[in-house]
Amino acid sequence: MSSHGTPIPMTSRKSGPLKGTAAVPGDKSISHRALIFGAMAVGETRITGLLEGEDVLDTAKAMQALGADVVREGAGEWTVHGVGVGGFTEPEDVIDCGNSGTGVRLIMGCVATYDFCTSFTGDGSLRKRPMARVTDPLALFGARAVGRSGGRLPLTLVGAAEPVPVEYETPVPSAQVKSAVLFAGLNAPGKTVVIEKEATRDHTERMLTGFGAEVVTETTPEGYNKITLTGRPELTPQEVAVPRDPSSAAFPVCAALIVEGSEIFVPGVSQNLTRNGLYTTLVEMGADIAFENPREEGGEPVADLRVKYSKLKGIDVPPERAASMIDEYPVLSVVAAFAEGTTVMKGVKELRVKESDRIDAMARGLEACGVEVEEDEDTLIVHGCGAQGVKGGATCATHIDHRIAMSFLVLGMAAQEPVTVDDASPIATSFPVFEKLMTDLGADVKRNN
Ligand SMILES: O=C(O)C1=C[C@@H](OP(=O)(O)O)[C@@H](O)[C@H](O)C1
Ligand SMILES: C=C(OP(=O)(O)O)C(=O)O
Repeated sequence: MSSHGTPIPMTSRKSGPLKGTAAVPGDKSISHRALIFGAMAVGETRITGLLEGEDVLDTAKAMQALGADVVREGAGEWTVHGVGVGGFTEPEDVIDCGNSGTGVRLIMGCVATYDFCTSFTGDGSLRKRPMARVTDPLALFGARAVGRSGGRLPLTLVGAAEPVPVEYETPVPSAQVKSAVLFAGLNAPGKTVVIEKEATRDHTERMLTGFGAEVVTETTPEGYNKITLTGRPELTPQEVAVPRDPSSAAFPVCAALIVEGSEIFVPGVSQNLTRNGLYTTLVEMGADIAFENPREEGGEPVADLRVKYSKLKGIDVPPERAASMIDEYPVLSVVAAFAEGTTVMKGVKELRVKESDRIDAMARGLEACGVEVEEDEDTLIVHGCGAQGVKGGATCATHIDHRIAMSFLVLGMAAQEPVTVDDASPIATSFPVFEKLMTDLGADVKRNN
């Protein structure tokens, strides 16, 4: 559980060229799912490269609380002795998912079709986030949720005693919602169907297939994704090699693009089309990124990136790309501040319900650093400072949000004056080695004393 009790202020300063290799940790989305599917398989799943960030560690504890045996064997190496689909047992205590929307929403899906009761809570950020988007479809299976107003945590889910399969069209583009429905469908008889208008990350579908479930993805005549899962499969344990996280890689990549003279190597970055929108966008802005040695790792298409400092121009980011780069908009808005011209990010209202309201958090921090921004409910526009450079020289509020913290620290590495974030402790949720990795590349970033 991440307490975020004592804030850790951190400051970054204009840095010399970033050089070397940025081997970022394992993918957060895949790490959560590896533990969960391992817990639902019969026998021993072995995981390597697991992200040992707080979000994922909270999911590991939750799987243990539901009856699986989850053991850390070494750095990033874990084994899970699963209980099989239908084998979870009622947890004795409240499940605390810390800062993790993915953790809580996926696990709600896991327990929704069990004849027992599970209570959930989280940190000050997670307790503000909407859960009805998950509890509404879970009610169709027969589960009942009682939470705070607006369906917020703490929340208790009474699982369905006799679950029925469900057909559900997701009202928001969300892999968490899609996954929660599919996870619930695992312990329901018959076929559960999820329809999504916009494709979201597909790790659940890929991994479920890998664990032996029958999952079929089709395109409807309207161009939507229709995913059909056959319930009550026996999942077979797997060896899961977690690939590196493209959302974490975004931070050293973007830092190298804006810190003059930089050239870095970032191995094994996902090229999964449902995850790589940032990289497409950066190339359109003029980024010098070479995609080398394309291959498969852990069932995902990956490539090694060679990234050089680049003069960038602002662009319009197509709204239909949003789902494939949803967690990368904060750091993209930093890169946009250094570009020549305006970057328009439309179709991004989901950013308002992440760990913080990320449109608001970025807009306020960028303004404090001397960058002109515009926003509306669904849009963020950044007017790049170009050749004039970004002033910096501000303390930015991170609102218990790791991506906001890392984004402003990246900004400070190339700004004229140092940038402080009021609390860098949330970085440990997804990228616990951020400070060391960036320092090793040559960035000037450290905790304040
Ligand atoms: O399914 C997942 O692993 C995730 C889905 C996304 O959230 P939404 O489903 O809310 O878009 C993303 O922002 C999050 O970091 C991870
Ligand atoms: C939105 C994020 O995560 P989650 O929803 O799991 O808290 C994120 O990591 O940027």
